[in-house]
Amino acid sequence: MASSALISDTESWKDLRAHVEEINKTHLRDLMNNTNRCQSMMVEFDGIVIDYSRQRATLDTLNKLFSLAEAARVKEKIIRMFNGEHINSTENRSVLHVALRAPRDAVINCDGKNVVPEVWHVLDKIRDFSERVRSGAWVGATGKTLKDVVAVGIGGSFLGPLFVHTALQTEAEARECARGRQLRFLANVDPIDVARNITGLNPETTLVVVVSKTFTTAETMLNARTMREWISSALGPQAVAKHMVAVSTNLMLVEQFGIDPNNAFAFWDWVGGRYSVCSAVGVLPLSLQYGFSIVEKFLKGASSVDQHFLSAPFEKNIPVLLGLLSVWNVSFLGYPARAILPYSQALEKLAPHIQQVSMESNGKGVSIDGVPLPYQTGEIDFGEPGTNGQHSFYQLIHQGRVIPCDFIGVVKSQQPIYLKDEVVNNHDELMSNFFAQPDALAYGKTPEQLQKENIPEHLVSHKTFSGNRPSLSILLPSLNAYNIGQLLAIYEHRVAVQGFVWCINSFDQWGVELGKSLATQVRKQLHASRKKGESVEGFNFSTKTLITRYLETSDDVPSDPSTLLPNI
Ligand SMILES: O=P(O)(O)OC[C@H]1O[C@](O)(CO)[C@@H](O)[C@@H]1O
Repeated sequence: MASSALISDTESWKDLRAHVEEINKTHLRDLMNNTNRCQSMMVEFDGIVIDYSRQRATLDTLNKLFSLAEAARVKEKIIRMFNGEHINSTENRSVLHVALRAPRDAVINCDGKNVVPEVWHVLDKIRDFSERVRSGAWVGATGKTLKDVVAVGIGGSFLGPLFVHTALQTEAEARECARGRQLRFLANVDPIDVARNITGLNPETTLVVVVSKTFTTAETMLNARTMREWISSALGPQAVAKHMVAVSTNLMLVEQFGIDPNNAFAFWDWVGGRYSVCSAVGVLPLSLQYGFSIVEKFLKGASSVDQHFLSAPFEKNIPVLLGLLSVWNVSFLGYPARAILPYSQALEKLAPHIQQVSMESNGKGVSIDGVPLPYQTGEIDFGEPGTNGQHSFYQLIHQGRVIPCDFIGVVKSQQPIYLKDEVVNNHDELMSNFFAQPDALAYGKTPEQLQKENIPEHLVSHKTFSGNRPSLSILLPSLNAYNIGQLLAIYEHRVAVQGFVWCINSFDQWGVELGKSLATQVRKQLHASRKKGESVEGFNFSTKTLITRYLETSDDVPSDPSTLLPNI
């Protein structure tokens, strides 16, 4: 395919379009009867089992998707990514989050230089710093050990670390290593988030980690200034040096903010914000909480999937298979959404993290060459842990709209409970639902089955389940740091594969800029109105009316604002 041609003009794309008609003739319950097909649709790697037999696809569909991948030059794009080429062309950057978890002796070049030594230089610095904080060798301004950490950051500087932290919290080894310590995340500029995060914390024993790739994000910088005020009003301005550190690519701004550059942990512009959890963005706060050796296992799990993604043939390549099937669901079967349904409470922050990874990456309107696309890209991701979701939105998934689902189950629970009088243990109860839901969606229940059960005629249509609803099942052996790293990398690379097929740039995010710049205009207006009494000008009728109402009815700014920090 020539670089300017659209993927939707290729024979492979047209072939898949035509193939939909054939698939529409078959119900999933019939496809599930073909054992050979189902056997071929199970793939295993490094302890993880993926079963995609409940996708509305045949082996023929898969072959056609492989042809599409060839037409979109997916293999070549994967290699270009690992080779450090500037595949993020609109920002002229490499996309090398895989280098963040590469072994110490690996060689990954970016602009003619092996970046792995500098990655490990920062990792070693994190190991050293986190050990000093955890052991009490590094103490706060009043000589006390820093046992609590508040990580200030938003978007990619928040969601990935929050996901991993939430997943590790109840894992036995990690939990032991975190004993007596707390890790909190301050993301929202909403003062309520500040209040909630500092409640119960003592500035004397708190370390604030400001995490921002750019060190310019308005919300993060205001929260960082608020936390600086919290520290210095309690302990004096000199305490900032002991109580605040930073993670950023912009060390000059870190220094201007007043954080000693020696206490800054670098990363690089070849790490996208939403792909940064394996950089100091995640590794520093997580190492402070759990110790570096736990986090190193997480990096190893991600690295294992990176190697698989780079080298496994497409027929066995988990991120490639999942990415292609997502394209099939979105672009050909016309399902715009995807539900991420982990049957593990520890994975409750997986969906919010993948929302950003997927939707900020693939929600684009033009091709990588800037050509408006005649097809939709990206998908609407949402999710909740099972079984909670079953009692919330599953009604719609079973009898309303068709939403392809990712079911994620774990063989060994982090916290098994066995009650002596129960028939099954708690984890078996959870997993019974994990195994049942995909079949309920695939098979459904016919009016004939209901009639055999003597369901009253007037209820038959209400109790009918059409079935034929696609899902895939991901079974992890357990949920330790290593497996969490594997899961993260599977989703990251799957998103990349989708973007490679759709021929978009999955690594920029221009769509977040317009709202930010309009907020700057409003911010200036609020300032001018409050300080100089200027009337609201330069907005449309609606916005002007709402801002005026806000200014007229909100509380006055107090004369000594800093005394109003939430009181702990
Ligand atoms: O780490 P930073 O530079 O503060 O950016 C935070 C987030 O803001 C965005 O740029 C846009 O929301 C994300 O891509 C990024 O993860």
